Amino acid sequence: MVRRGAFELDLVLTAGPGEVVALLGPNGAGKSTALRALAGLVPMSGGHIRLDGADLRPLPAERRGIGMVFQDYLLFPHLSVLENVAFGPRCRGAGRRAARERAARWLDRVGLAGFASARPRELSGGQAQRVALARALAVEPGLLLLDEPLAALDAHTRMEIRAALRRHLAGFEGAAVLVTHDPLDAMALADRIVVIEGGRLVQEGAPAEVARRPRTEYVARLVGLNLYRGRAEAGTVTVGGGTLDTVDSLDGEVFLTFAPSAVALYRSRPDGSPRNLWRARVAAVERLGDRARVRLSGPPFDAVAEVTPAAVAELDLSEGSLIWAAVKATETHVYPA
Ligand SMILES: Nc1ncnc2c1ncn2[C@@H]1O[C@H](COP(=O)(O)OP(=O)(O)OP(=O)(O)O)[C@@H](O)[C@H]1O
Repeated sequence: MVRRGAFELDLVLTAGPGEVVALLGPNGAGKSTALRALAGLVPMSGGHIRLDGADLRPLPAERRGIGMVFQDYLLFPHLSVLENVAFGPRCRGAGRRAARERAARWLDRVGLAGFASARPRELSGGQAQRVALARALAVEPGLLLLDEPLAALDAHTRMEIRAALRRHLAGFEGAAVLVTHDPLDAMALADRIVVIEGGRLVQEGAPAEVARRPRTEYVARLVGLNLYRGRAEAGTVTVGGGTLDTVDSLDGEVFLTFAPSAVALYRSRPDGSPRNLWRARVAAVERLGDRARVRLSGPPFDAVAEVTPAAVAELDLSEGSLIWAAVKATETHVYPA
């Protein structure tokens, strides 16, 4: 439990040896606060933190045996790359030579053996982040904390460092907690995803499970699905002011999802089809690469459709148009709420 002004974070988080847990959540959800509490950088108002059976809460940050990687690297500008990496082992009592040897090994592992005597300002963003990773791992921490480690990198470097990070995390025997905004980073790097909103855990599971079965609006948007909560009875789910037919036989409170690409749009009512069909108003049309996203507003419910730009032109879609939307029952997916 952590309090920061009016904000309260109340979270139970576990990570096993070798496990990578991603904390995912919207702005202000409390992700960084959770990481900082683990690191000992913000005080907790209750609860405990245990690492390998030891209680960390009374320990100051530098004695917790934790490695940290931040978005902005935070390398010491006046030290060489090698000295940056050797800093941790030195602080933990290693002799100068042993610390430098260990640092050199880590630099080699992250592919930067040739940069030992460079200063941080001479490095690219991707290289700086590799040094930051080497510095965090050189202390052989029981717990590795990564706060948006890829956020400051351009798209290409981001991909490259994501792959490198994935390799190093796979070989890391301690527990790792990664904070990210980016579902792709979470999916690519984590064994388990913990979603927090408003300081509370709202969903937890393997990446594929979270992507397939979102349980909040935020997660559904992140993974690009339309999500509804409603009551199912004999294959029909009542959501908002309408109903949707499904092929599932679940009864009771359920979540129902379908992909935006599963929504077909028509100018006039298509006849004779067994699909879910409703009248919708176009709230917005956005171009998204080679597709167009069409936001539909209810009643009976809101939805997002994804169609080709050609379809937008043919249907003459614009804000305020009234159209018909259809989704096949077989394109819906239902699971218990
Ligand atoms: N130093 C502080 N003093 C008071 N409140 C704070 C402080 N730092 C953060 N908060 C509040 O704590 C809440 C959680 O912030 P936190 O930075 O942990 O969220 P986050 O999920 O990491 O968000 P983001 O994705 O924007 O980084 C926010 O409401 C924020 O306003």
